[in-house]
Amino acid sequence: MPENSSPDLAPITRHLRAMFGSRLLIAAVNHLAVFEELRNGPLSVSELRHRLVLNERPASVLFPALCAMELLEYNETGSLQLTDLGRHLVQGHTPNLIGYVGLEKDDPGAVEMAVRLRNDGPLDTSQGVSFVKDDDAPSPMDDAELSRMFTLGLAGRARKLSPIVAANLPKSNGHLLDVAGGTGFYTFEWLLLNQQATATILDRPAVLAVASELLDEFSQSGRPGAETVRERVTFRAGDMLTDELPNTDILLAASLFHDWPTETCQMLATRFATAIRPGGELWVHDAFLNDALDGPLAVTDYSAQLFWNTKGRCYSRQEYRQWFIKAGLQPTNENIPTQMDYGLIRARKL
Ligand SMILES: C[S@@+](CC[C@H](N)C(=O)[O-])C[C@H]1O[C@@H](n2cnc3c(N)ncnc32)[C@H](O)[C@@H]1O
Repeated sequence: MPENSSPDLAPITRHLRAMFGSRLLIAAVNHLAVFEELRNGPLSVSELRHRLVLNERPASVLFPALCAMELLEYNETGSLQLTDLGRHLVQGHTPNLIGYVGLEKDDPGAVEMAVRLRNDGPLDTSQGVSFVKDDDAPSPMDDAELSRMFTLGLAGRARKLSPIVAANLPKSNGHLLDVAGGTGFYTFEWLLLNQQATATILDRPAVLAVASELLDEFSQSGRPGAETVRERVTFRAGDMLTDELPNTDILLAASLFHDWPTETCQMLATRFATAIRPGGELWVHDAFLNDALDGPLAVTDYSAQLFWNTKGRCYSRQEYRQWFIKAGLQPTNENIPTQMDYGLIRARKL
């Protein structure tokens, strides 16, 4: 069966990511007492953040998740309030499930989630953060063994999603810049569909060594045109946060923004806009929160996973579109679902 017609693997990733959502729930009920703060009525997001002493990132992970779980909701003025379900997590409400949820309160994952919510990340980041290379600490993506482990860990997801993404990207004889391209599969598949086109995969050198091995395998797959892909790919070792980016017609940012905090996302959008030629396009493949920041559950669970593992979280399409507009790009309203709860959005450079 061709890979495009094989099943969406979302049930697997949803069950995986649900673990992080469960940790948020237990931390909210038994460690942060979120529901007690709301027992007397709605609070604005900033007031609730203030009372819980939460930074913007953990609040933007936790509150949408509790909305997606149908425990909180936004009222007509945009404040957060308890739902009928959520009231069953308040002391004094009979019956309530605080004690029942609390049977899991010492679970190490839940305890650590509470720590990370309060601290906006793990207490010790001296060994770096997965998938992140910046100036704060040595990056696991620059360590031969760790970067191989992380990159190969993403290979199955990329093999599955890349033919779908490639089929939705523009047909072109021009150039694709795959920033933070990881395994390279998104580029390889796109070059197969665009036999005159060229591409650059930009990532850390240790990651590109793995991508090059995967390209050897891809080139020898016997698929029509696969043998020409290597001569049309440039591997560019660099730092997307600081190095000049090559000019391009199409720039792909796949599972990239979600590793970074909001300010870095804005900075990256601006850098990407500079690299794109007039008439070119920025494409983002990622999982998006609802613009109302209240779900969907699969993505709030994923956001919790990213909060745990990286410096980022999931963002809404509206958040992305605001970065694009500030970067001088013109976003479109399209939303192209792919699989595993991901989708594509794009912005044009006029
Ligand atoms: C979550 S992975 C996504 C890989 C690929 N786009 C995909 O969807 O499978 C993030 C990638 O960003 C790369 N990365 C992190 N910081 C970087 C930096 N400062 N410059 C270039 N690449 C970076 C990592 O090495 C990693 O390959």
